[in-house]
Amino acid sequence: MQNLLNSSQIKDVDAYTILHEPIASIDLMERASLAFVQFFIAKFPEKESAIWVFCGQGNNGGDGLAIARLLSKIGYADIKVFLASYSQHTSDDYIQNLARLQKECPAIPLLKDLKEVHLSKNDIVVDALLGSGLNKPLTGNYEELARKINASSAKVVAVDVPTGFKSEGELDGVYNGVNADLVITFQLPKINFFFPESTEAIKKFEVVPIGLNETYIESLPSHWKLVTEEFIRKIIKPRERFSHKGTYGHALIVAGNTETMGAALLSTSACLHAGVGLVSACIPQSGLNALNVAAPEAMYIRRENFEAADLEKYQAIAIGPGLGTEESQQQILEHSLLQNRPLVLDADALNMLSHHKKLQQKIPAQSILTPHVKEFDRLFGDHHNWWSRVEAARKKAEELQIIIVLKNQYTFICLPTGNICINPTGNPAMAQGGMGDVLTGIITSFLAQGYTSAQAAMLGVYLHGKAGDILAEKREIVTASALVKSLPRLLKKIKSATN
Ligand SMILES: NC(=O)C1=CN([C@@H]2O[C@H](COP(=O)(O)OP(=O)(O)OC[C@H]3O[C@@H](n4cnc5c(N)ncnc54)[C@H](OP(=O)(O)O)[C@@H]3O)[C@@H](O)[C@H]2O)[C@@H](O)CC1
Ligand SMILES: Nc1ncnc2c1ncn2[C@@H]1O[C@H](COP(=O)(O)OP(=O)(O)O)[C@@H](O)[C@H]1O
Repeated sequence: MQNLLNSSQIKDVDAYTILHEPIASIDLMERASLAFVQFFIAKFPEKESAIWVFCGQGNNGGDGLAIARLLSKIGYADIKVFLASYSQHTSDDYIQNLARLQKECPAIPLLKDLKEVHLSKNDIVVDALLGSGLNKPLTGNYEELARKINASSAKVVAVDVPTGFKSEGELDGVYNGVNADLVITFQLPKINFFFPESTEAIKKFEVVPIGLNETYIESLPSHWKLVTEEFIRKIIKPRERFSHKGTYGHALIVAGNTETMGAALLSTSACLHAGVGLVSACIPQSGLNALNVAAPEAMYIRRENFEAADLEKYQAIAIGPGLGTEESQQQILEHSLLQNRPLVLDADALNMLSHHKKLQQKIPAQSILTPHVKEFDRLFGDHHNWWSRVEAARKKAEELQIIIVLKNQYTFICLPTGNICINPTGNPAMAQGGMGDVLTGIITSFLAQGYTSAQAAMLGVYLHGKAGDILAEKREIVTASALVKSLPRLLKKIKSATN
């Protein structure tokens, strides 16, 4: 897991690194600019392209000036620098880099008048106007510049953060900053890169390390964490010699209805493919034939017999996918809530909890709730932006001592400790019905296998997205069924990398 920091903490890490490495601030800027350039040249190897570097007067602008110089030295032949000199303040490193650029690359034109800027289709804009130092909304000249850049069809590559984009905090109202095709960001992704409201500002981002002090980064207080593959690798347990199906737990999936039996089949199948020892599907009898065809490994409990079942023998119970919200399903939910053991609650289980809010207090501690945005707002109230929604999820997870898996392109896993773990895997090829049912099956599988609730949620969400990413390399659409089938191979790949 990696700590994610806000802008002022990043400044602090900057200062710490400068003091303790030690490294001069100008050399750290050089290192950052070099890291940017290395990624840039791999992406845009064409040295004849016209490159317009837009520089503000702070350190983001300083980076821009260093980048212009470094690109020029590598052989990029058509570089123009636009100096946005709109403020009284200039950073020391900006001044030094400006002098260096003028001395070492006198041929690069330094433009100050917007009338001299003519952006065309094949040009590349390097946006180094404002970075993480943004401290007020974009207005005046900066806003005009952003408008001009956005109106062009040039490719826009932002340095660290697109100009005008807030790195953390609520993203409300109309965005008037630069729309970047690519953001090459330093050391850590900024928290707001993971929020859906960043779509307009950021098409894609890439993180490049610049050697900031990792130990110090990890020591700073932050409830924002990024789930990493290294972390997943560490917690995933190998299948031991002499182990047997009993070693990997027995899961119960209570799901499916006449018109939504597929949800139960997908969850059950996903649970098996993620490695559970045994799985039983509690479905209506009308689904039995389909169950036997789709997942012959699974056992069956007739839905009407749920309350008579001995729930003690299951290491994990999931309730909800395609279940329905009638009186009988509500009884199932209420009966399960009385068990006082963690449950995985999805889809209709969540819908029932939104209709009967008093039941929310009865959710057993360490239960895992997996709402998508609409389910979340139905449960806990409307939210006008994702920042406030995630904050609400964080508070609810703490208050009820549960895990809330708030699903999206980047899923937020809110833990009872108050931490928010952001999952970086997943992609739009996965946006299709049934995908959430699969996630529920995977998480339930890991819970049955003896992982803690937090681990099961993180493993499930990470692997679900990772499987989708691998499949999306070769196909435009990833179906839920295809994702399920790919899970055993993914587990093998990740486990093999451990040993
Ligand atoms: N550790 C790292 O990651 C490293 C980071 N580095 C780089 O440093 C960048 C951060 O630099 P930075 O702190 O100098 O701020 P930056 O974004 O250039 O802004 C400058 C000034 O602009 C102003 N201003 C703000 N908002 C405004 C607005 N809306 N409209 C008009 N003006 C506005 C405000 O000044 P004020 O108005 O308060 O006087 C602000 O101070 C970071 O993104 C990265 O590129 C690397 O060099 C090294 C390692
Ligand atoms: N654009 C996307 N990028 C990444 N993951 C996505 C995207 N769209 C959907 N998903 C994933 O697919 C799942 C959808 O869940 P849900 O809406 O409950 O599906 P369903 O109820 O149809 O099974 C979630 O895990 C979500 O993270």
